[in-house]
Amino acid sequence: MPARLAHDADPPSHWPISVTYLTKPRLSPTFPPELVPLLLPLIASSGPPPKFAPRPSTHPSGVIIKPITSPGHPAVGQLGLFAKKKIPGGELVIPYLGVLHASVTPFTTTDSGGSNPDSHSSSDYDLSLLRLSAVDPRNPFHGSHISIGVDAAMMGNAARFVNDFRGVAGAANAEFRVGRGEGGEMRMEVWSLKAGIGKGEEVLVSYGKGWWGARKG
Ligand SMILES: C[S@@+](CC[C@H](N)C(=O)[O-])C[C@H]1O[C@@H](n2cnc3c(N)ncnc32)[C@H](O)[C@@H]1O
Repeated sequence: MPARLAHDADPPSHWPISVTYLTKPRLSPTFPPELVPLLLPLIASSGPPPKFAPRPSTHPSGVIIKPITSPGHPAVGQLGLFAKKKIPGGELVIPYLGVLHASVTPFTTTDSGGSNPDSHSSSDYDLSLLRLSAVDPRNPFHGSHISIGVDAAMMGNAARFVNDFRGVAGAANAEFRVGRGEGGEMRMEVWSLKAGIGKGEEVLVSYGKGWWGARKG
């Protein structure tokens, strides 16, 4: 019998059996402790050191995970995220939860700064959260590039089912934005765009041309 996954809570319907359901972001076991303060709000130097203590966010009532059955949809047979009721423009639709991971890449004079040996770089569920150059004063690893991402491939919430608009609709109705959870931690979020999202419509973002360019055969 397969081992039960350590879900944070009961997953919403259509949740895949092999993915752990999260209500809070998790730090990868290899996340360097020196980088944790970068995820937290700045505090007065006299105050206690900030802690990574995200608060749970439950599945929003306004969205539902659904199998894509329309034969014309480029992700037919997969899952998508849909609005259960009209979502006005400029609203937080859902936080994007996953595993927070970091890569620290030594900068050399022959390095353009673009290399990323991170094992998450091939994940289709990985979003970049923060990048710091080797000379950024906030960078505790001077001489190395820092890249922090959130990967929902193995663990996440319903935001991992947001598809790209290409081939589905004329434009995106939502976007990824950097925000903060109630515990103050930096996180990625899905926000509705100005026109809002109609009842029953699929929540669609743009993954960006770079995302698709990196996946062309
Ligand atoms: C973050 S996942 C989105 C959720 C995915 N549909 C699922 O069921 O897990 C990204 C993957 O969804 C699919 N996808 C999303 N938008 C697409 C689009 N516009 N055209 C084709 N495939 C798409 C691709 O397989 C892509 O690798």
